Amino acid sequence: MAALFKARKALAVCLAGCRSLSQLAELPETHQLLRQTCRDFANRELAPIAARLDKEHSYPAKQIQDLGAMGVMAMEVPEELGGAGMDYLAYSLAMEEISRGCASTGVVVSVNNSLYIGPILKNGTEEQKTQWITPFATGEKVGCFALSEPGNGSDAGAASTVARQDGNEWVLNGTKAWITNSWDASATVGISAFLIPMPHPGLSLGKKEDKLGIRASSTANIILEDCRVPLDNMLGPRGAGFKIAMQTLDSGRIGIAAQALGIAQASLDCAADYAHKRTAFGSPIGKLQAIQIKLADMAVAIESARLLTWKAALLRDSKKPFTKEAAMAKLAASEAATFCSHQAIQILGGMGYVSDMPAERHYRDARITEIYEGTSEIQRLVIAGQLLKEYQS
Ligand SMILES: Cc1cc2nc3c(=O)[nH]c(=O)nc-3n(C[C@H](O)[C@H](O)[C@H](O)COP(=O)(O)OP(=O)(O)OC[C@H]3O[C@@H](n4cnc5c(N)ncnc54)[C@H](O)[C@@H]3O)c2cc1C
Repeated sequence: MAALFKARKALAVCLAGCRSLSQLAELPETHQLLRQTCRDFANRELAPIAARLDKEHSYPAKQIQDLGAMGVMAMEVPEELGGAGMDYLAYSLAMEEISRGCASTGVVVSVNNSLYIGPILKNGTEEQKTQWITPFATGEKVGCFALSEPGNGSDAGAASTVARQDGNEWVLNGTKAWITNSWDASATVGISAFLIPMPHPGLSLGKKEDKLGIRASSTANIILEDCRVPLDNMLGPRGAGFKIAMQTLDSGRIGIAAQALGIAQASLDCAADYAHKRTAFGSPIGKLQAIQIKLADMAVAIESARLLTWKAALLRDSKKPFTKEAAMAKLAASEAATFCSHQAIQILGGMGYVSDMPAERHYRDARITEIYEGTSEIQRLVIAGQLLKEYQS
């Protein structure tokens, strides 16, 4: 644990400069240090247990607390509120490295940082920030974000959950679907937007979904039946919930892009290593051009998606518009993840198809990145919408 605190102190030095897109070519030293620290942690603490967590559907409680001690559970939160006080580029780097070791741990980190803490940091009062962020910066508690419903996912504006004011309380009724972290969470943000502690009277959880991938993170319905919260638990002004949710997703998509990059990179790591070791027709398969072409295409897909992801993060850090770039990053990185994990299985042959090797888990984990926080179809709509606006002016 002492080493983790030391690492956190070193990481806190992070942050000077790096506002210019020219720095996409080479990360500042501070960010390189952060990246290496997270890579070492993922190699040492996550990669060796990722298969077991996946198989047992078990939440990585200790590893999340260790990441909290490193500042990774609240990357953008100022130090006085208990966070690491870093920028979004730093967050993207950490997310990629963590997800390279374990994509389930990656999504827990991402939901806590971007979807739960993000909107509170941006829209919360000082009291709300102290109450709802600080205890969630350590990794002891994690939050979730409840937007989707059984009847609507992509069409988030069609939500049917209702809030009624009764004296000095809000009374909430409705069902939120697919909520990541729900079984492990201590609070949730949900539109209009409301802050609800968990557990809480009137709030219950549906069954844990039995998922294709990211199986160590929990996903379930959150059912609200006359769930009462004080008026002070509304985040932002009345009626602003949808806007807050859409802004939250813009930022969240950068985190999911980074998660997808981690999965894609892990697939390439696995495939390239195997290509050296596996012999066919008298030499390593890495000498075959058919294999080399696959590896080259994987590397190009990853590197281009990574540059898009860093660009979106840098634009956000520079307080410039980044909606289009975040959607581009998420689209490119998630498609890179599904492409690379597919190719990795092909390079491994039969060994790619069994759980002795991580390739099949990467393939399963990659798939969700094209679905949550906006499907690939929705990312294309967002990109085209922004693009057409640019041509109008
Ligand atoms: C494991 C997991 C974790 C999740 N975590 C969370 C969470 O923490 N919080 C949360 O709020 N939600 C979460 N979700 C929900 C997720 O964001 C939605 O599943 C996603 O937005 C898609 O919504 P849907 O499933 O209702 O699909 P639908 O919206 O019904 O879409 C079905 C298909 O139609 C396509 N489609 C829909 N509208 C259009 C359109 N206008 N143009 C073109 N194609 C369209 C979609 O792209 C998709 O291919 C999670 C989902 C999963 C599976």
